[in-house]
Amino acid sequence: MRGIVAQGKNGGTAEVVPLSKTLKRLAPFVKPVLPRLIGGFFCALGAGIVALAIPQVLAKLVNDVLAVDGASGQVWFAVGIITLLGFVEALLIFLRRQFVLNPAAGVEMNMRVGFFQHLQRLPVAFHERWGSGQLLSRSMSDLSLLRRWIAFGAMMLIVDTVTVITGLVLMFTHSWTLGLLFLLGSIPIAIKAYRFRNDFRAASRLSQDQAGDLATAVEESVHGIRVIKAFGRGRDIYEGFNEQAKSLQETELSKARTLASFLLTVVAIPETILGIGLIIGIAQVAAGTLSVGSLVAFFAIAAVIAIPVEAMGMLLGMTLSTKTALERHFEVMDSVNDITSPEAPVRPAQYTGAVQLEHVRFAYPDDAGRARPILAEINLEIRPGETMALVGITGSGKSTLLNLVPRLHDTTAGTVKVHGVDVRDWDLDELRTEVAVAFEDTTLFSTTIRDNVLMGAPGDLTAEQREALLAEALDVAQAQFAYQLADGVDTLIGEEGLSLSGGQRQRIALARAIAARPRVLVLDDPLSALDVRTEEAVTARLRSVLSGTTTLVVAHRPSTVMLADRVALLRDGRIDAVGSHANLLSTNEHYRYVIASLDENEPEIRSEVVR
Ligand SMILES: Nc1ncnc2c1ncn2[C@@H]1O[C@H](COP(=O)(O)OP(=O)(O)OP(=O)(O)O)[C@@H](O)[C@H]1O
Repeated sequence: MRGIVAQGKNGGTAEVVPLSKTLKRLAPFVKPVLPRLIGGFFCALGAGIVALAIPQVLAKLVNDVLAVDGASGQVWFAVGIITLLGFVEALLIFLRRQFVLNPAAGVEMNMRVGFFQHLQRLPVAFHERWGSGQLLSRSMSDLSLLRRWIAFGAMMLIVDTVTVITGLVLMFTHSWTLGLLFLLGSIPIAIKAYRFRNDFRAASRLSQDQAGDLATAVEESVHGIRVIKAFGRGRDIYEGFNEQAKSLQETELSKARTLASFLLTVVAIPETILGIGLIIGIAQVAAGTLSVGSLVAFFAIAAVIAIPVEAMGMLLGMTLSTKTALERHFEVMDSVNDITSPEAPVRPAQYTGAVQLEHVRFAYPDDAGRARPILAEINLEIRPGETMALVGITGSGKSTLLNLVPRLHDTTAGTVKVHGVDVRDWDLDELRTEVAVAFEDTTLFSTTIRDNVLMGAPGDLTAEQREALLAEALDVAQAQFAYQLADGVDTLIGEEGLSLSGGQRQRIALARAIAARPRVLVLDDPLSALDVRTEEAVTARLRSVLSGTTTLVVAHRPSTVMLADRVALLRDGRIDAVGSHANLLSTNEHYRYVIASLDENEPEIRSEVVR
């Protein structure tokens, strides 16, 4: 789903933002390194000016030295000056690099870290909408493009423009007719540049978005490699990817064609004018209205400014791509985090462990077409220290309800309270320390088992206490297998824990929730991948550990229901009934139906249930 949504973003933003406005947003990042960038700019400008000075010396050499008597001393003097100027130009280019490299890399790093921090802060709802590849490409390739532009593109664009204008002025000082000819030649180039800007901007946005979608496709296919292989969907996935890659290739080719057509103009027009200028210049020299030195200088200047003129297409293209990259960056940075701590967080008078849901209504943002919200009117109280199982048919909204407790989503209406305080009044970090979660779809990180388990452990523990907590959590979750791994609990588990079995991953995730020592534990069917025997062992240990913890557990198996003191039945967006398992079995037909359909693979438990 995420990939598909991301593809919808391919069209880019409808609004065309002026370059100046986009660049203005870069100012706070660039400001601290501005002095060095200015230093780099002056070095680049100096190099351009020195390059233009060489033709002036050449003119002097031809007119005053060679044309008179060719005194060898003066010739060597002029050659020495030209060599020196060449050396100074090279030195200035070297200094420019020294000045700008660090600041540009610093801006890139700061923006990347800020981007990452912002992603961490954004609510779950944001991440459900955005393709991971889109975020990956925005944080990696877009920002490295920005670095190259700051270090080279932006600077050279200004320097080259100044060089070209200065070159044109110098051309006028040597011959105003030839200068005028060049100026006239720049008119079609300017028109072409205007068209190029529009075409390239659109293509650039499209290609960067398509690259993001492609990254999402790679990420999804790598992530889902087991499913793809198991279902033999490799060919379909390959074909889909091939299509996407082809679309990107076409966009890149169209971008390259737009650039090539612009380059053709910026190279062909000056070259043609140079040819015409040569004929006019020779005629003027023959007529005695132009000196040979000026003609030589004119063409030497033309040769010098030909390089920046040719580079202009590439630099403009780079600038437009960077503008797109910045727009893409700020699209994410502008996404508002609507789940934040209040300015004056409320602390509960007593950490009772009570959890209440009062008149809770919830609908996902893209749920407009639904006849009724997923959660229409939820009223539920989980008493301090109680274990409550949440039961309902598939898709009835159990996981959705669970997510409201640690405020992964906010209710559309109504209130969720933890220890008697509305979750929206809590300091978010504190709330999430109070409420630990284990999901059915476990996410582990590519680090050691120890770090995964102790991720949410209280921060003020001594090393021994941490070890004891780790051992206890692994014991309760029946995850002692960790000690048998190559490096025990220090074994690095592969990306997303893929080197472990599903059941092993679930047990580590459960151990992580237990090690957080929460007062409220929210478990989304945390035992689904365990065999019945292991589940029994975990259940028995959980009973003792959970005795002081308020627990809300989604149950997909009758055996998980057995854990609970009371069971809440979710039906049609409401809590249909609350009671003990036995009570609901005897009084509620829908409950019997749900329990009977929960797990076809548990004949013993089911027979017990049906009895
Ligand atoms: N991020 C989301 N955006 C939009 N709709 C969603 C989202 N997540 C879930 N839904 C929809 O909300 C409904 C309830 O989903 P939920 O996962 O809460 O059900 P559940 O009772 O936990 O299901 P199951 O027992 O299969 O795990 C489903 O119709 C689902 O399609």
